[in-house]
Order: sequence, then structure tokens, then C-alpha cells
Amino acid sequence: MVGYRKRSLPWWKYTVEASAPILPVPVSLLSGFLGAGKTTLLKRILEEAGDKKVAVVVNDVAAINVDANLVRGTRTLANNETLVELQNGCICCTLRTDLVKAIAELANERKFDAIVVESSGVSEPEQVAEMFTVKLGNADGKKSKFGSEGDRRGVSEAARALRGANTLDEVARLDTCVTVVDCAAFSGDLTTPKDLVERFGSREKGDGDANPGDDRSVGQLLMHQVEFANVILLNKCDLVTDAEAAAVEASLHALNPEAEVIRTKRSKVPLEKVLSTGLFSMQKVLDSPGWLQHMRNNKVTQTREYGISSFTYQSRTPFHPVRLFNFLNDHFLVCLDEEEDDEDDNEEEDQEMSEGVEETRHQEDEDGVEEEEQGKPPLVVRQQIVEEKMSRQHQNLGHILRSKGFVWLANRDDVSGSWSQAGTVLELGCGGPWMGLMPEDMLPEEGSDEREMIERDIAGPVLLDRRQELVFIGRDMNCDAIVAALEKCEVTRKEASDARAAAGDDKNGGRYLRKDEWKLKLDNLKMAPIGEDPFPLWPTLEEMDLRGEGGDGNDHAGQGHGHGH
Ligand SMILES: Nc1nc2c(ncn2[C@@H]2O[C@H](COP(=O)(O)OP(=O)(O)OP(=O)(O)O)[C@@H](O)[C@H]2O)c(=O)[nH]1
Repeated sequence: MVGYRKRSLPWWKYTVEASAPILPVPVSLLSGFLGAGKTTLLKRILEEAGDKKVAVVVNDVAAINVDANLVRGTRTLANNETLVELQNGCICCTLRTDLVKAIAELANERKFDAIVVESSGVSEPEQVAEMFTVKLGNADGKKSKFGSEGDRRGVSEAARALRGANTLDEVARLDTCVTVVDCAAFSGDLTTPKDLVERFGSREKGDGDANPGDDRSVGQLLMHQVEFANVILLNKCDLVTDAEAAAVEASLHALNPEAEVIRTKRSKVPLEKVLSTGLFSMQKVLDSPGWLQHMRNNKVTQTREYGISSFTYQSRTPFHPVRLFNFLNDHFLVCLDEEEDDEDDNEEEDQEMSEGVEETRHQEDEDGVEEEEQGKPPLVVRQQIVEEKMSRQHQNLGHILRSKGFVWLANRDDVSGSWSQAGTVLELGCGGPWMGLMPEDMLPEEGSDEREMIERDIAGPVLLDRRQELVFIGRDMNCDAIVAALEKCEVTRKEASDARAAAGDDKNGGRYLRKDEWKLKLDNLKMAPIGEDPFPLWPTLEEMDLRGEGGDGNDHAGQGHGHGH
């Protein structure tokens, strides 16, 4: 028989070990639009936390932290909970290092069972999540290259707060991303013609959260918050009928099938659904958007309840740029970016990317804002334009909530187009080189899932992976009409032959070309009489400098298969 000897520890060991929470402390990140119910949820968490010690970090972009005052105004902070206010900036851009510092300091107090961060309405949870794994410094006091020059002090302060840890997640781990959605405002926010300042108020004027230089659309921001969530609270259900709530719930399930969607009134939810759930993992949440799952699983169509459906449009014929633009412009507000991201502009920013942090668009300087605003029609006019486009869309195609993927434009054979639509706004810009043109050693490892997906897309040595692949998620969508409309945008054999003939390649009117080859080298494609090529120039393969800092294989493997926000 094995002997057993009872050992006792000195009393101080018991107290320390029994009460000090083990690092890393779980962090819940609350996102959601202005007025969705985040502060209401936060107050509820504090009121119902019982024995749990919860620290809160509240971010208000304005100089006066209204939310902090609201929380402080309740009796909820009576139990030694701590409230940290981060104001005059946004935790996903200008206050990133302040956030790391605040969380690290709270975690190192070793008295909290959980930390809850309430972000401002305009912040993107993905940008906050990235901060947990950014290397800020190490025990030797070395600092990583991170942040803009002006933020070096912030970086060293944050690094110091980590007390020797390299990354925040060594002391505090992101545990749950909760997005609160206002059920009554969801559809309106997706289709609003308002810009962020009109929707959220202006930080500059001190009446809201948005930065006047911020060109993100309201619908795209909402979509990012919904897609990057483990738990979605569908709040304010008291303001809609059951059927309306069910329809929004079905939409959210389609947009993010991995998230748990919980209908709430006044953000009333069992705390175990939002605290210490253990649900967050970066890979899982990046993989969770409905469009990506649809694309990955190679699903063609899927029908759900409440008229929600999704399908993928696939084709190996390029679009005629003018016809495509005209079709899009009839049904959406079209934004044509020259490049999907502009973070590759200089070496320093490349370095930041490699550290896992990129400059976000809403901290851009505000140069040119006035000019842009001067050119913008007044809201009533934009409202009218949107109503016309939406009514045409609903009548011809149904309600398209979200579509995403990439496109092949005739006369741009080397570079894919990246298509991202949320509600009213559709963005189409350069999506990087086709995978088939990437040097072999820059592709993901052979045998990996990413590599298999790329190989699956290669349609032969000429066409390679050039194709249209677009996932549509919507309500009462007329899939046949969408497919027919997109097919009409494709370049015809006659147009291609004429284009080749115009380039002096007219021996047989193009007929000597193999079936797949007539789709390529259409630089002389005729745009008139229907118009000029409306798409701005995209960088060429040479300009992209595939082997440069910005062109690593993994990054581009993300094209179409990664998160692609
Ligand atoms: N009718 C109704 N009102 C709600 C509900 N939840 C919150 N509210 C109210 O909506 C308003 C905004 O709620 P908040 O919790 O402050 O929203 P928030 O997301 O924190 O908003 P910001 O802090 O401004 O970004 C408050 O007046 C709440 O009382 C709900 O479920 N139904």
C-alpha cells in the first residue's frame, strides 16, 4: 500500500494561492455600434459578478468619458472593482499601447478574475485582438519596432507594464469577443448612406466617436464587428416583433456561423456566456465569416430559414470592366480603391506589419478631408441615390447582405480584384497577384491546407487560378438573376477576338487560339461605346515586388482564402 503523508503549507501560501487569480487573466472584449447596448451589458456584468472580481477598461473617443461616468454612477464599482478610462482616442488605433499598458497593469495586480474592455463604437475588434500577440519588449529591455515614431514612449511604457513578458497574452489572454448588435437598427445600418461621422458624430467637434478622415463605410464596419465575434448579443429585441428578431438572427447566423447569437433585452445575458468562456482563438475567429466558410467548403448554394440563403458564383471568363461597373453601379454605392491596403508603402510600415500590427485607416491624417467633403452631395441627395439603388437591387436581385471574393477583369491578367460588399457599399480594389503567378518557394508549404486550396483553384497551365469566385449571402435573393447579370458582364468571344485583332493578332480572328487562351491578353479590349475603363490602374506584378518585404507568400495566400478584411 502506498503511504500517504499529509503536508501542510504555511498559512500565507494558502491565502496567496487560493485567492490570486492565475495569469493570464481572461479578457472579454465588447464591441458594437454606438447605442447598441455595450455599457448596459458592462453595468450588468458588474452588478451580477457576485464574488468574481472584474476590472473594466472603458474607451470613449471623446474627451469626456461618458460611458465611464455611467458605469461609475452605478453602485457596481463598490466591490473593489477597478475602472480604467481610456479617452481621447480609439483603442484599436491611437490608444493601442495605452490599452496594452492598462490591461497589463490590471493583470499584474493579480486580483481580478476577469477584465472587460468596452471599445468605442468605431473600433474594429480584430485590431484590438492583434495587440495581445504583438511583441513589445523582453526581459532585456529590448523593444520591438512597433507603432509610429510618436508612439515610442507609449511602446516603452506598455513594455514596462508587461514586466518582462514579451507579449500581452502572457499576462492577459483574449477570452471572448462579444459584439452587441442593435436589432432594430441592423438593417438600417447596413444600408445607410451616412458616413461614419454622420452616424457616430465627430470626434473633432467633440460630439461623437468618428474621425473626419475615416473613410470606412458604416456597413463594412458593422460587418467586421459581426464577423469577428465569438458571441453576438442581438439586443433591443423589445423594439421589434418576434419575426423581425428571428430574421435578423438568421442573417447573423449566415454572416458568422461560428458565433453564438443570443437574443437579449437590455443586454440581459447569463454571465457565463460572455465571461471566461475560453471561446477565443485568433485562427477560429478569422475563419468564422460565413462567406469564407462557404468558399472553403466549396458550397454552391445553401438555403436557411427566413429566406436567408448563400451561394457562390464561379466562372473562368473575365469580366468586361465597363459592363461590370455599370451593373455594380446600378445596384450599389461603388468604391474603387487603387489598392486593397496601403501599408506596404514604406519599409517602416512593412516592419510594423511583420510585428502583427498595421496602421488602421481611421487614424489617417485628415489632409484632403475638406476637399472630399466638398465633393460629397448632401445627405438627402445621397439618401435618394441609395433608395433608388436599393429598390433596384431588391427588385432585380433580392436583398444582398454580404458578398465577398475576387474577380478577374479582362485586360488585367496578372492581378486579381478584391470584391467586398456589405449592405449598400461595394468596394472593389486590387487583390494581389494570382497564386499561379507566385514563385513556387513563396507558396504555402506543400501538403498544407492552404496549398491544397490553391492547387484546387488551378485550372491548367494557361488560365492558372484566374477566375471569378464570389460568395453572396442575402435574404430572398434571386440567385438566377444575379448569376445571369454577372454572366452578361463577362467578355464575349467576339469581343476577345476583336481585341486580339486590334493588337495585330488577327490571323484567324482569334480562332486559332485554344479555348482558354482567348480570354487572356485583352489589353486592346474595346470599351467604347459603353464607356472608358472605370477601374483605376492597379500595380503590375513588377511593381508589386513579390520578393520584397510586402510580398511574402503567406500574406498572399490569404487572398481569397484568408480573412481578407
Ligand atoms: N429599448 C431598449 N433600450 C435599450 C436596450 N439596451 C440598452 N438600451 C438603451 O439604449 C441606450 C444606449 O445603450 P448603451 O448601453 O449606452 O449603448 P452603448 O453601446 O454603450 O453606446 P455607446 O456607449 O454610446 O457606444 C441607453 O439609453 C440604454 O438604456 C434594450 O434592449 N432595449
